[in-house]
Amino acid sequence: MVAPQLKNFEGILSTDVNSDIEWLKSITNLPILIKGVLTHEVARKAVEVGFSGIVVSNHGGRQLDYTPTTISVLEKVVDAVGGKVPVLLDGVRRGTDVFKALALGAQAVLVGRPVIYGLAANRECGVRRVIEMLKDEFELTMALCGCPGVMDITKSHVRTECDKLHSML
Ligand SMILES: Cc1cc2nc3c(=O)[nH]c(=O)nc-3n(C[C@H](O)[C@H](O)[C@H](O)COP(=O)(O)O)c2cc1C
Repeated sequence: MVAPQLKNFEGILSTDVNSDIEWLKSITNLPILIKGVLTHEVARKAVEVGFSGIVVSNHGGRQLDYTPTTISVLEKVVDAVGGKVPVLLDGVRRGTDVFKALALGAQAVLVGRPVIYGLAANRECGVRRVIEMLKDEFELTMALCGCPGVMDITKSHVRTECDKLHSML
């Protein structure tokens, strides 16, 4: 797939990503991560220009309907990054989602709305409960998949669309 060209941003966004990231690095010692990555082309470019990490995200699908789900593009992004920088994934709802993300090569996941829902439902206790639920579900998934530690979670524990297609050939 070819990365889309943003015609409507021509002349507004800087065309020199390298100088933008250099400027950002000059004003902070913090690692600079890029969020909203959904294609392997963008991921590869992000590594090339010096981002310290990649967040695979469609911003919760709140901007544009029919953007791909984060989990569906994760494997390709991870392959493109080739372990050069950490890849994080957002949009998780369950412990099984966390397991799948790690199996497909994410280093960590980010949790947005679930903790907000917990906060709205029962303030601090609600947030704690949401995090506990995710942790419990994740640990149960690990146990049922025979993984004593996080490092034992591998791609062989999940079946992707690509695997399904290969098995039909
Ligand atoms: C109320 C709200 C405000 C958000 N504001 C931003 C924002 O300013 N910048 C951004 O990159 N993402 C923003 N997001 C997207 C989240 O960072 C996250 O990518 C998205 O919600 C998916 O994660 P979730 O499904 O766990 O919520 C916002 C999400 C919500 C719900």
